Amino acid sequence: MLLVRGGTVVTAERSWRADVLCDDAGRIAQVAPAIAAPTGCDVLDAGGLLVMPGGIDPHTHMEMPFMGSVSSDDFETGTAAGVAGGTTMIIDFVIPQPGGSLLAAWKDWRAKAAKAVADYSFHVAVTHWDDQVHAEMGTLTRECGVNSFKHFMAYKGALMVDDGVLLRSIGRALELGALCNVHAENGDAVAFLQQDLLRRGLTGPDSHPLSRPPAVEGEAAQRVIAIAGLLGAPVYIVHVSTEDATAAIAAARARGQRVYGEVLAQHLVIDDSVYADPDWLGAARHVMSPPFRPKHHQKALWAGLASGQLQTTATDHCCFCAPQKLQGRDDFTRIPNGTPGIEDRMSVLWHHGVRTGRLTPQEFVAVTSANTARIFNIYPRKGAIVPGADADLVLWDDAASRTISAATHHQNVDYNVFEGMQVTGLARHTISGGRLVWTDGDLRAVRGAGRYVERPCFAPDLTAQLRLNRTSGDLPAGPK
Ligand SMILES: NC(=O)NCCC(=O)O
Ligand SMILES: [Zn+2]
Ligand SMILES: [Zn+2]
Repeated sequence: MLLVRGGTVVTAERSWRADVLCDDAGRIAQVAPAIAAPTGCDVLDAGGLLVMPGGIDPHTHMEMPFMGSVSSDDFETGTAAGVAGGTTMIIDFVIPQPGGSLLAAWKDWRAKAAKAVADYSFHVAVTHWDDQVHAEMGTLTRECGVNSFKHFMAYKGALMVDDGVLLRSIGRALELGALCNVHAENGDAVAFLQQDLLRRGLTGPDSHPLSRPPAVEGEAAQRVIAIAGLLGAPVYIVHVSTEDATAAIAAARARGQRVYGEVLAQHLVIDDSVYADPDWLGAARHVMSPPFRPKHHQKALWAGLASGQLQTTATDHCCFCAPQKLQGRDDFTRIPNGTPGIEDRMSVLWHHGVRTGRLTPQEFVAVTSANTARIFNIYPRKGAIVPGADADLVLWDDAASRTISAATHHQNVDYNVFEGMQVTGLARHTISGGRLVWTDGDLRAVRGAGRYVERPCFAPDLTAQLRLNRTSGDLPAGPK
């Protein structure tokens, strides 16, 4: 048993002075002003600290085969880096082989993730359509604890799906009570612009953002919102990076459509000037999709978070070291896309969000854990501090500062996109499943201690949407 004593509990709803007792099963047993320590119970002094739900990163790619490489953080090192930064759960992505079985891929990912030090769950990508996909979506939702499917509108010739697949998959997910996630970029436009840039001899990483201008994201966001709207389905758009996509989401929500938007910590604070770095590797290390944007987009993203139009923050943690990035030395389209971030999301959000007054501490909890838990239907097991919830907690020191650096981080990658950034607000202690896994700079992560988190279908929002579809009666029947 572990008693967290003397802290200020902060949830998405409120803050109050309370002790938190964690039981031996890894759950919260009691939350109350002055809990007497049971015999044999360890006591952790949280005086002066904020006690918040551990962060949930709903978008990571650990050891993912991608663009001829495999991302360098595996489930052990990546989740360990997460707990060092106060994140106690990830939702990673199962990517099936081209044309292959979703179920077989899910089993592969379960095996890879068995070494995780903190809890994990999976979205499963749909990258093609046939009867087997239709059937396996059913199996995954009914038997495997999967309630979300991922679609890439970009990466033509690899992961990209067309509108026909989107229609079928979003319709199928709706009838199963699952939510679809979408990477919204027009992949045909990207491929066209890439070829044009290469033909003109523009082969460097500074061409990457030119091949994916904001309109490419805005168009795809509007298109998938329209497709989901046709079906009466909710949709979750990952890594929203532009004011164009933010506006599309806000407009849809104003029309009464259930559309959710996720923002990456990286896009909130890093702009496209990184591609002007004369050092090839310096620029290539920032090649990710969507790319970093002109600064004014950041204002729209922060406003989206503060207003609730965008609900979650993530990192799309997808690490590639220098030799991997160098694969695209002569052709920017071959640079593996992705940046690290899991260890620093919470500090970056606190420093640039809460300390600046853009977000309240309650809103910080909402966008770093509670909203994700609600949208993906694991609330209040996760994202809350109530009896019965998993004892995943971060004890936050809002006065302490650190300088982010690859020299000190725990991520298995040779750079950090936030290098040199001074942040105030850090994880002093992290508790995962009732165990202290990070304390005062000491990482006590245990390989394999993380558990697979099953997520049931028919989240409250989805159920409400299905009821609305039935009662409004103005939607076409979903595709079979
Ligand atoms: N984001 C990125 O550049 N890499 C990971 C794959 C994806 O999410 O698009
Ligand atoms: Zn993506
Ligand atoms: Zn991603």
